[in-house]
Amino acid sequence: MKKYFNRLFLNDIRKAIDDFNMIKNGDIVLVGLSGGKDSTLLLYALKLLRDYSHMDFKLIGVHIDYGWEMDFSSLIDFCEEENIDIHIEKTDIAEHLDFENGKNVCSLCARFRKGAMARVAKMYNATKIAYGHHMDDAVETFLMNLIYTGKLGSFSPNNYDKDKRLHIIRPMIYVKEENIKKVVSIENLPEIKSNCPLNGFTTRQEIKELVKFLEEEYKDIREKIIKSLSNVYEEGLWKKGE
Ligand SMILES: Nc1ncnc2c1ncn2[C@@H]1O[C@H](COP(=O)(O)OP(=O)(O)OP(=O)(O)O)[C@@H](O)[C@H]1O
Repeated sequence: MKKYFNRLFLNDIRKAIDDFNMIKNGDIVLVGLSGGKDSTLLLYALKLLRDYSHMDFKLIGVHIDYGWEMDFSSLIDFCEEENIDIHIEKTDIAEHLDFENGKNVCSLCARFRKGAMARVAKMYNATKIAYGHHMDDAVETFLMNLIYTGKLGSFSPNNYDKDKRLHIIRPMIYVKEENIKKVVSIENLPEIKSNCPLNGFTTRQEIKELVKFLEEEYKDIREKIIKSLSNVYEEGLWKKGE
């Protein structure tokens, strides 16, 4: 395995798995694959960790096909070369989304996708679903919650869904997006362009600009926000009615 892998992403993933007890021996882990760079790198990284460590778990890449006719052949070929199982779940989600009218298209689409993932998880008796969210996603979600809804917090690194009896894990929360881009480009990992009509026109894009702006003055703002999520000053949180 190449040495720079550790520096650019594997050490961060090992630390996140360790900090939040994400994977244990015997787990059946599904990796949600969008076709984008983040989830493809996550699948590759977990395969490397499994093959080059004492960790012993089953790994399956799962893409929920919305019905937008994306060409997944390069990712399927990659999985075959790397000896990774992949499952493509065909759905008609696209038909149920109203792009002309709908303000909540993204959240509705995500809800349908989660339902489809849960069905696939049942099929494989999976114990964990892993998503490709990285450090920048966590920072942006933190700021979006604060700015748009007045809520403190980001998504959880390891969340247990009691009803579905599934852990939702995000092993790349300490990996910077710039490092993901580097590895995907150097290693020539497959990247499939999404056919979603809303691609790139989201509020997340606005927040990315805000983070860039903040970084000009406060260089380590992303690291600081990530650190703050596990460095909670309890007395500083206002609990009404106590
Ligand atoms: N169609 C899909 N099928 C399965 N999992 C998906 C799908 N789309 C997204 N995911 C999972 O949800 C995560 C977050 O989704 P999001 O749409 O923000 O990802 P993205 O930035 O478009 O793609 P990626 O994170 O893979 O580069 C992805 O990292 C991936 O793990």
